[in-house]
Amino acid sequence: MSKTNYKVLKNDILGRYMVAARKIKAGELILSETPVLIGPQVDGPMICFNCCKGIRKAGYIFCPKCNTAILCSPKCTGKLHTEEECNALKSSPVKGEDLAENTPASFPLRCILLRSHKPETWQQILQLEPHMEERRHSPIWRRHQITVEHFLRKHKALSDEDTLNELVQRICGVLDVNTFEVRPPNSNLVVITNPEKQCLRGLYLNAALMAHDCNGNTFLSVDDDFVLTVKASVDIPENSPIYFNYANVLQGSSDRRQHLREGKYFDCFCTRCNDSTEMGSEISSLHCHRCHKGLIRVKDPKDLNSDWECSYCKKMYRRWLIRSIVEEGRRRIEETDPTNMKAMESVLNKLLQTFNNNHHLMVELQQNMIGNYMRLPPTKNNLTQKVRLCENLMNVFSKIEPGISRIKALTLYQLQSAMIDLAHKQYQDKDINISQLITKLAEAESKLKECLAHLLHEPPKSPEGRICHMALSELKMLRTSIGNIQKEVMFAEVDDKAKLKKSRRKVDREKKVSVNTGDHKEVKAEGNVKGEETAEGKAKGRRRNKTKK
Ligand SMILES: C[S@@+](CC[C@H](N)C(=O)[O-])C[C@H]1O[C@@H](n2cnc3c(N)ncnc32)[C@H](O)[C@@H]1O
Repeated sequence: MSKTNYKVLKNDILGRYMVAARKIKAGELILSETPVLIGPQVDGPMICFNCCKGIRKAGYIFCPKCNTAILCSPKCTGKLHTEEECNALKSSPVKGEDLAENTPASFPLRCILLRSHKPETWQQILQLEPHMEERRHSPIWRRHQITVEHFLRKHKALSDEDTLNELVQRICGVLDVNTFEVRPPNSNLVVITNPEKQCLRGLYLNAALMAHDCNGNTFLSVDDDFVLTVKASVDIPENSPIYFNYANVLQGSSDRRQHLREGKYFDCFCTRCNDSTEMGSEISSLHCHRCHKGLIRVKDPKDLNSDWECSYCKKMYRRWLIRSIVEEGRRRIEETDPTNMKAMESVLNKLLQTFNNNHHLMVELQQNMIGNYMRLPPTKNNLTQKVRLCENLMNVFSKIEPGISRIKALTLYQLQSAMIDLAHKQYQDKDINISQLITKLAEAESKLKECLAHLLHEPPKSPEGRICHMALSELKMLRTSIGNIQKEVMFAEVDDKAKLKKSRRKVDREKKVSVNTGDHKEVKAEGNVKGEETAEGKAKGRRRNKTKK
């Protein structure tokens, strides 16, 4: 992969980071790379060394060659347990039965094995940031010490020098700080909409150099072969940093900052974190219970311990109070049966008295409700609600995720499908006429096209790529359907005109009859025209008779 699009610089705050080597347009490819390693999350399940799918405790085998790698089945078609790794494991003192008993050690062990069979890659891994000092004495340090370091030492997989150099902690730090969340291959929509099911992490040496910004300017996708593609989500000017959002875009600033501090060891001061409205999205704002007019926002976003303030009456709210209100809201949502739509609507209405409509808790709840509407009967009421929720979410997403965005694509996909179903139902029930139906379908078509403008950047061999494929055929069908309805309208108009003409003739004939009984001059004149027609008719009749003879 040529590096003409970006260059790597270094400074005291970011360490190494990427900048655009030239202007990069939205949608342009920045880099594409295969992973050095794929492994489970720290708390993730046991996975197959070959295909990386999760495996149940009872249903695995060991690689027949090295007797150590854990595989999902003898027929597994994955390619990640390479011959080099197999040979390295063959000579490793750690055996499969030991690893199966202590799966958290398998990912660091596989990484350490690269030292012997991929020395160049190993050197690059050692250059990645492990944040050793920030992690020392922390719970995660102690955890890796027990589950990985003690285990590998016990099984004689570490030299004294490795122990002295704290090699295990260094490797665990590199993996925790630098890996990307990836999904198991051939994942479906359920996995897309449930990030907790994205249980794998991949180490990509080039992409790991992107610095973080909560308002990232890249769009990342990983296909079923774990190939990572980084594209610009918006135009990136020459020499500007290339940013990836390490945090969840749907979290409020305090949760994102906490995640970054605890997992990536820095405090974020990006434009979104420094703006109490979070780019106008108000995704963390609450209603003021004193004045009922203003929104409660963090007073000084640069101060991580700042109190909050009403934008209208300026009442101050302590930071801990806002935190506990949000926790209480979260608890109520978690306690609500996610399959019970009435209960969800009721908790939404209740929480909307405290939280602004765009608050991240409300966004999460509304996303779950949209998911539920997919399973409920498509009544006019359900479809109207679904359209309303999707439109509201689009309004939030357009503020916090400008440019090409997966979350916008998936919401637009839901939106257009509800719009189409609703328009047809309204037409069937005669709530709208045929030209209103065409207008509504055309509106849905434009949403579907907008959705495709995002989805077309997804790799074909990925869950979103498969949705893109479906959306393309749906667009074709929708266009045909709109065209057919337009033709129907045209034919109906022609038919109407013909009927009108026919009824005019009938009226004329009747008028003629009345003329014959001795009336109006005008009618007589018209009658003359008719007379000529009759004459022509007679002539035609004569011609027909001649031919017969
Ligand atoms: C995935 S690494 C990026 C590569 C790393 N800079 C290097 O030199 O290897 C993530 C680390 O980069 C630094 N970093 C990235 N974005 C940052 C930001 N916006 N502010 C401060 N530090 C940042 C932090 O140290 C973070 O833990």
